[in-house]
Amino acid sequence: MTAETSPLYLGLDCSTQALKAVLTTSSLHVISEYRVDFSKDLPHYGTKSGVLVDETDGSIMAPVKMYVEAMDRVMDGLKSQNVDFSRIKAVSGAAAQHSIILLTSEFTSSISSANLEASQPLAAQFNVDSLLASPYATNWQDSTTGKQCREMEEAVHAAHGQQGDSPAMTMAKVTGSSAHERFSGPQAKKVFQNAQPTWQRTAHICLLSSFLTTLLCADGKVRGPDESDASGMNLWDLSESGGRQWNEALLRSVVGGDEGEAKRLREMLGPVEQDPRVSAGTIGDWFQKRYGFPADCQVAYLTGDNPATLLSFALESGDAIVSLGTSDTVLLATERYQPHPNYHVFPHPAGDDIAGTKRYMGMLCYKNGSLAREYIRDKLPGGQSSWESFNEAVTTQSIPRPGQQDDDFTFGFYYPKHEIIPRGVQGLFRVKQDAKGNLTLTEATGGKEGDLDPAGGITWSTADARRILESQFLSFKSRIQQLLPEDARTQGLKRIYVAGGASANPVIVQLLSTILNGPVYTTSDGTAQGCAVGGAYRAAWSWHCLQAKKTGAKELDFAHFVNEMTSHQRDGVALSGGGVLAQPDEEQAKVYQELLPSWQKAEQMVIERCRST
Ligand SMILES: Nc1ncnc2c1ncn2[C@@H]1O[C@H](COP(=O)(O)OP(=O)(O)O)[C@@H](O)[C@H]1O
Ligand SMILES: O=C(CO)[C@@H](O)[C@H](O)COP(=O)(O)O
Repeated sequence: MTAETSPLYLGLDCSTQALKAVLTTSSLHVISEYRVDFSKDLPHYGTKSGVLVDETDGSIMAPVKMYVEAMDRVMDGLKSQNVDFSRIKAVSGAAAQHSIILLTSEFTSSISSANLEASQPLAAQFNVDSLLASPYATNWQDSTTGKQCREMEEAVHAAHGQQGDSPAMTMAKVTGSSAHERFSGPQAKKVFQNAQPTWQRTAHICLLSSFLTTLLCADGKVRGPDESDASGMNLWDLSESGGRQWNEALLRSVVGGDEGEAKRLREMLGPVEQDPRVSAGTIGDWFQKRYGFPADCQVAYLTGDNPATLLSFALESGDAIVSLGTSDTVLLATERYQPHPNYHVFPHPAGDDIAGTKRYMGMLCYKNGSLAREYIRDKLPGGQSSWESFNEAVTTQSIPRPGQQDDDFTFGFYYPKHEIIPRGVQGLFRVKQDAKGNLTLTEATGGKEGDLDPAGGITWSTADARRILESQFLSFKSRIQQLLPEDARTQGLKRIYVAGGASANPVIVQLLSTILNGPVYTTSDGTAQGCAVGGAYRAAWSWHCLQAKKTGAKELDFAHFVNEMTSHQRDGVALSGGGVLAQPDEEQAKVYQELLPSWQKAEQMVIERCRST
């Protein structure tokens, strides 16, 4: 096969702020990238950082049609780069987790080859009023479903609780996570309780990932979710006794105990695809005619953006991924299903290994990631709201030392948004440590987002740049241990892989390396687009599995497939051998290790302060 005719694979990533696409060759080398920023490139939807906020109750959402138009723009963008669509053999990708999209029964007939006109963009044919029961997708940053979370935890605890377990622990044992406001089950329950007309018009409930899978197939059939992403719903039972299916007690809880409505909900959710090798179908006629995709181009089920990021790195025991996107997440691969309310466990997006060993992904997720860093960047005195001035502020500030008496020896805690870890904290806080190690909470603002920066309240200092990074990364350090396999706990992290927008910042990456005390790597392609790359790998793997089935050849496990494709064709550089971006500063790493216990105490003071207000 010549380079001009060899297959290409397309990976999409529809995350909070942008739809991104990467195109890889069959040696999984990225040859094209394209990005549509929701707020900048599609300003007519009125979003800020990709979302809308309802001022009446603080709900956070995103217009569904914006995602559809972004799909048009991304495809047009690839076309403008002269991409040869006829070589694309498979497409897959990822989307921000937990979002739900409510489709009416008209969706299937309209989004089909019979009714889509190839001369028109998708968005021009996407009638929001008739196709959607709600024009908005829920967004993971929403935190208005605390009541629904408590009710669902009580319901699952009543059905499955074991002595000594809290309702949150029971929910974690059953679904892999305690109830979270952003998860799809509590969000669906809120619709059922507060918006009955919307609920009654709903015929299908999609995740953003399964909505995009459905759109790419555009054949009049709604696809159910991929299992890894379905596990971010608080509805899918992962426990050994539950047998990986929708949990009846939780379905009923969503619909107020009504058995008939629970049955309808099961149908609305559709079947979960548990085999990540399986193709959802071929790409829709509309895509074939408009862009020239081949008729046999496969659509592999899209998954969540975090699971897809995991796919872009070949992790070994003791390795972790830190994704610095809109959210900050820490991801690990594990063979243990050991759920706990402090973190999330999802099925591994590449499924069980070829010998049938179960595999999972462990995750910590922080809401105050990049947007909180931007918030501080824009507050720095004398700063120019640029990452260059933020970096300068970080590098000119010396690191705090235990026992230091300096006025500047202060920890900062920055939660412009209602945080997930620690749960529910919001506001900005400073905690000072004196030479004897005594801690005092010196400044606190918060409660509501508008209260964060009251006139005459917080005095901003250039030290805040370094403090926010220290605080975010000390939080990872303090919580990562519980996710690590036992053998890796004593040795610490072997490798840290980074992805997401902020991973392009060398100063941020250097401090991450020092605080976590491990070398930081990037993907072998050096792209920050971890999940789009993971999506392209998944597409290529799914294509390989389909060909193996057809020819009777041996099907390779995901990791073997990726290593085989990359190492054969790229001078022995295996996936896990992506470039080293930073090595820890050993002296400073020791200081941060010593500081950790005081930082943990300071964080506890902030948690208590938030609970008491
Ligand atoms: N040089 C940089 N330094 C720090 N942060 C950056 C830099 N470049 C981009 N970012 C951050 O990356 C974020 C977007 O990350 P991205 O992974 O694209 O988001 P998502 O996938 O969630 O839509 C922006 O909010 C921005 O703050
Ligand atoms: O809620 C979560 C994970 O549980 C978030 O991580 C979303 O999946 C959005 O991710 P990014 O846009 O930050 O990649």
